[in-house]
Amino acid sequence: MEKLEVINLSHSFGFKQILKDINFRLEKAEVVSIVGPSGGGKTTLLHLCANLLLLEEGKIDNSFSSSAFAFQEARLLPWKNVLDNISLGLLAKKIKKEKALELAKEIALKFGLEEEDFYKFPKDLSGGMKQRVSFARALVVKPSLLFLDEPFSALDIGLKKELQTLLINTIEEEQLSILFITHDLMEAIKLSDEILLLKAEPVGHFVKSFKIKTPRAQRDEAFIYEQTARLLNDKYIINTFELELR
Ligand SMILES: Nc1ncnc2c1ncn2[C@@H]1O[C@H](COP(=O)(O)OP(=O)(O)OP(=O)(O)O)[C@@H](O)[C@H]1O
Repeated sequence: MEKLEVINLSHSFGFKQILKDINFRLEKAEVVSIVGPSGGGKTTLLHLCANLLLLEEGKIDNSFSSSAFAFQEARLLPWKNVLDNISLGLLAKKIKKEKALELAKEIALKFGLEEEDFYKFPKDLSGGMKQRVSFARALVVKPSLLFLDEPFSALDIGLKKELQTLLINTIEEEQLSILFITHDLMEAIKLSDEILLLKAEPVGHFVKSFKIKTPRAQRDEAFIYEQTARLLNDKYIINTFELELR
């Protein structure tokens, strides 16, 4: 069974310790969200898990066969058009150009891009279109593990909802697993099997885990509001986000 297991992870930048004694596990077809206030070390932890940052202390056991990323900003290659940006990962996997373009077109349409957008360059795309391309590029390679760093935070509510629904369908249809960083509790409740609360002070550490057993397909607006209200009353959430001060 594919899994990502983090054991006793700690990390410092210079003399400043950012993360301390982090432990968690992400299994196949599961979504684990890491939620916490800005500056708590969420991105650092994601980068360590994704091997984008050198692990200093602890252990990361990642047996997923493949992975992909989507970030807050789309990070497209400015000199490549939409289809070429989407097919990058396929070409890296030695898939023939013709086949790669065919798969790129198929997923671009699924992610709400139109044929007239296919040959546009990133500078001619709106922020929302760029994020559609970013998701298409990440998922076209059918990764078994997806790393998401606040990919919805700059999007309007309509597009956010649309991309989240596409993602939820992919989790169920393709057994996709996701490690998801967000500071948005509603988003975490909508997508996750488990929410890990990361507190920044004095050093980034997990203070609580919330499991959500209700199937994603049954999480309607009422469920999400109700759960958000429940979490906002949780003393660990209040303390971690310093809500009593606002
Ligand atoms: N390369 C780096 N060198 C030194 N310090 C860093 C580096 N990257 C991050 N930090 C520091 O580590 C801390 C945690 O940053 P990180 O980006 O992981 O937090 P975060 O929870 O993801 O915040 P946000 O939600 O604002 O993105 C911050 O104090 C940040 O300044």
